[in-house]
Amino acid sequence: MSPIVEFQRVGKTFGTGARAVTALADVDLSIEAGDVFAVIGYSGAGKSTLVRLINALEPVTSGRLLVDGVDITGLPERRLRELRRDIGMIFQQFNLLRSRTVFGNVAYPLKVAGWDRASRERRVAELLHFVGIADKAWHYPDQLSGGQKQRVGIARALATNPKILLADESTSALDPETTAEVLRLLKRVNTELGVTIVVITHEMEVVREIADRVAVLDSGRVVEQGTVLDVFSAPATGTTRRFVETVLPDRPDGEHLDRLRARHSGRLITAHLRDDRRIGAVLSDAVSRHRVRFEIVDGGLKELGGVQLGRLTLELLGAESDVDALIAELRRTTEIEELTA
Ligand SMILES: Nc1ncnc2c1ncn2[C@@H]1O[C@H](COP(=O)(O)OP(=O)(O)OP(=O)(O)O)[C@@H](O)[C@H]1O
Repeated sequence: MSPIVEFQRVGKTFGTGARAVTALADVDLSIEAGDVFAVIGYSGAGKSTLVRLINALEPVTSGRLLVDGVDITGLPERRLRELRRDIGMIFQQFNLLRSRTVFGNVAYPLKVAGWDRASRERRVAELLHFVGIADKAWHYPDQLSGGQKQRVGIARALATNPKILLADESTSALDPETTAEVLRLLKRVNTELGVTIVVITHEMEVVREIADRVAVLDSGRVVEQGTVLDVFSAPATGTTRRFVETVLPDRPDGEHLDRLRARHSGRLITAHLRDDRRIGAVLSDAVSRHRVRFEIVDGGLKELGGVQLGRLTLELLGAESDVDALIAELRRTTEIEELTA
């Protein structure tokens, strides 16, 4: 497999002198053809700048950027226009033309690319069928729900058969159920049409649902990249850890902890699980040897890139010294926190 997008020590600075803002610094990033690649980071981390470089809406300041094997740094505008034909883009606010119907919106890029009327009609019908809104062809954007608008955005982005689809916060304006539907559609775009997708997001759920690989951006730098499994099962930076935290059940505290205490008289511990493959066996084995009983009182597991991550809060019941010994044993394999009042 060869990378379809490759950043080599790319830097991007806006403005000059004292006003200069470094949006990206020393970015090395490799996106393989056929992947769903997520770029995750907090607001201002440089995510939008990164996608705008890929479709050459902004020039890089330093380094090299290869798209489909071509170094695009310094290419003339005419070549960049050709390149952009191979790259579709969808947006958080959909960016549809309000004065045109669904059909008109999807047909627009085909018109610009010089397709004749009959070919346009065939292609639009095919695309609307693929995204599941064939019955809305003659509606205007204002008559559609957010999810339907994004389907139109996806159909339009795919019109000219791009190799790459850039999705910049494409589900951030949608409710969770609609988000899930749009993500399922994007996954089909990837698997059925073979389009490489670059997803820019600040939402872990998006990464969890569709991404194969992920890069974590922090203040313009890529602080981690790799498979979703590798990056999220053993986060190496605080930024990545904070993202992982957002999909895990909270550790009980405050009133939540008070309520648990009122119901459970034993000692409470929270096990922070990085991979649950062993925890069940470790617990039952340890418990039987230490004459301690346990009850799961809170928490849960989430699948992330194929591993189970989560937090389980347990009530341990037994003699003080037995519970101490059990906790010490669990700590050898698992991060254990005792919840004290
Ligand atoms: N055209 C511009 N001119 C000046 N500064 C810019 C420009 N575009 C982006 N920046 C700056 O570059 C940095 C990265 O911005 P960018 O929009 O890429 O971040 P982001 O991660 O996409 O954030 P958000 O999630 O809020 O959109 C920010 O400090 C931003 O203010």
